Amino acid sequence: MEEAPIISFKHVNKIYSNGTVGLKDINFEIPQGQFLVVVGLSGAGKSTLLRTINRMHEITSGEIKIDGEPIQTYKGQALRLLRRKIGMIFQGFNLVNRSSVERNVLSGRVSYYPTWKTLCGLFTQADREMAVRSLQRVNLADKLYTRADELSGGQQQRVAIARTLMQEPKIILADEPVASLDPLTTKAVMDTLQRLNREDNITVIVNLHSVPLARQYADRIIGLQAGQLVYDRPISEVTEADLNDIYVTEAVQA
Ligand SMILES: Nc1ncnc2c1ncn2[C@@H]1O[C@H](COP(=O)(O)OP(=O)(O)OP(=O)(O)O)[C@@H](O)[C@H]1O
Repeated sequence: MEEAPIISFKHVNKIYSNGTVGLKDINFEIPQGQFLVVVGLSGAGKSTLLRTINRMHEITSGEIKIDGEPIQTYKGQALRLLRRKIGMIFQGFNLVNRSSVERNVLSGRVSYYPTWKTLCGLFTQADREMAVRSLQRVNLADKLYTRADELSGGQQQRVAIARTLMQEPKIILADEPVASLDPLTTKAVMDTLQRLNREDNITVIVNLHSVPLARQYADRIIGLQAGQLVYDRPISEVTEADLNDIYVTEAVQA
């Protein structure tokens, strides 16, 4: 069952310093526990949208609320707490390649520690056990001591997800998480995100280029076109033709 919105956008605009419009008057709400997929062609504003949610990008005007609170004025500790609650998964995994899987996963816990302790690698036994449990959740417990760059792309992305779990996030943002993966590993990564969404009620927002994947995993699909929200439907109402429209119209305009 859907609950109160965990994220809301009201009249959100983002104009980059060079004048490029990233987002244009975006309005929508996301209930806690939803699996939302954002589709749209390259340059439509998907990454921009995701990055405004954890303040990696600042908006130009409008209001974004997380858990009912406007986030734009957050500084210092409040911003750190916001970012702790929001995990982020990137297309390129962003692991430290020469470090072990364990160290990479433990680094997801840094926002719970003073910097000097993390620099010295002073993680507690409880956090080491948590790292093992996180790796179990992504079916990689046997890779604890393996170097990150010895894993396949799909395994590296699952390590990145395990690292995110160390934050105990309420929200996971995934920006093209499977763009560089083959179909089999794509399934493993998407299934993992779906399991965490269903079992832990984590709100998941994923940018995808693939329409079939969007249809397979989403509870709801929103479509962006030139920074505008042009489509917003629950999966039960999404048709192939709608999605083709989002892509074809834009391709013709481009
Ligand atoms: N740092 C930046 N400075 C200026 N313009 C930017 C910047 N980042 C993105 N843009 C522009 O903002 C628009 C939206 O880009 P964004 O990366 O959000 O799109 P996207 O839908 O995620 O595309 P892709 O699928 O290629 O990642 C594009 O026109 C892009 O060129």
